[in-house]
Amino acid sequence: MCTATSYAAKDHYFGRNLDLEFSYHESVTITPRSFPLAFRKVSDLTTHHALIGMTTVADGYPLYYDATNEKGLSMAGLNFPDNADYKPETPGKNNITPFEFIPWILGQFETVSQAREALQDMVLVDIPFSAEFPLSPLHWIISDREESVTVESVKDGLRVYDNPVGLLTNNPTFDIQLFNLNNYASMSTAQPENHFSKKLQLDSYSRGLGAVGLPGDLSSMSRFVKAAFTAVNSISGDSESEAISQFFHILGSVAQQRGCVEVGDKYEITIYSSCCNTDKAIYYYTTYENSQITAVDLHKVDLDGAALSCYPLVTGQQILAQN
Ligand SMILES: C[C@H](CCC(=O)NCCS(=O)(=O)O)[C@H]1CC[C@H]2[C@@H]3[C@H](O)C[C@@H]4C[C@H](O)CC[C@]4(C)[C@H]3C[C@H](O)[C@]12C
Repeated sequence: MCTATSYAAKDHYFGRNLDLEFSYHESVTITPRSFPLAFRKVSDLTTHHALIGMTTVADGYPLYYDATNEKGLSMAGLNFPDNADYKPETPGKNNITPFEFIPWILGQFETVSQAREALQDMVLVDIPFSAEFPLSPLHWIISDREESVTVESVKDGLRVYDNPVGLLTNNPTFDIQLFNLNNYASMSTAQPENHFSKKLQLDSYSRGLGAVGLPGDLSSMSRFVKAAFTAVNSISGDSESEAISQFFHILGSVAQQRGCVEVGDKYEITIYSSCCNTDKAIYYYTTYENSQITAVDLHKVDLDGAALSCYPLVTGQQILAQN
């Protein structure tokens, strides 16, 4: 399970939880403007916007999980098992493989509206990266400060949904996730009034009673509701410290603790949580065992260069001894 979200404070932030039972040895990777981005069925991008995000690098190619470009456009891929349906090559269309989708969009576009237009002529094709890295069943969120969309390639074609919550989890399809929020219209951050019955005296014996009934389990529909409630009601100050702290708390509301979600003989955990300041292109992350926030700044490398810069995740706990 995974959760991705977009959050606007003074700056705009975008990030995700990567929930899985194993790691692909991720690194934060910067792709500079002149790194040749090769595509299987469309023209290569020899120069493009610079990107920063989480990857596995295979055969020198950055396989992005989530990323932001130097213009602030961001994107993340999340599991979408049994629903993702990639197509055979279609003549006359831009045929993009799922592993190329993030660099193809972020390499060229600055806004969700430009990306939305490009999606009209694009097909997600069923070409795997390699035998070692087969096709992943994914759907995607694309965000800028103003708006987000969800992209799903399903049996009957490519669906692009406006995403007014700026949030994505996993199954079912996005239209159902959004519809399901209707069931939670009565959730509130305020203390409840007694609508149960005029004949009974009911007391507000605890804070937080306005959201009794908000799901707390780790299923993807429940995480969508819980994270939506937390994100849309979030308040933070203008400073970077306040905003990124709030962002990690939103993701923390749906994080996975080892032992709670069984997958065969393993357990799914939140391998990393990321938060990119999309205005400054600083990618912050924590890992399951490293609660200290680590930062990688896009603008600290030569963006006109041609070589990837990879930063393997700092995974061990960093403890500040106070005495
Ligand atoms: C599994 C990851 C998503 C996590 C998630 O949503 N888990 C929920 C599981 S479930 O619904 O509850 O079953 C996805 C996100 C990005 C994916 C990776 C990226 O797409 C980059 C490459 C793409 C290659 O085709 C496959 C390996 C891979 C390295 C992918 C492996 C895997 O599918 C990743 C890591």
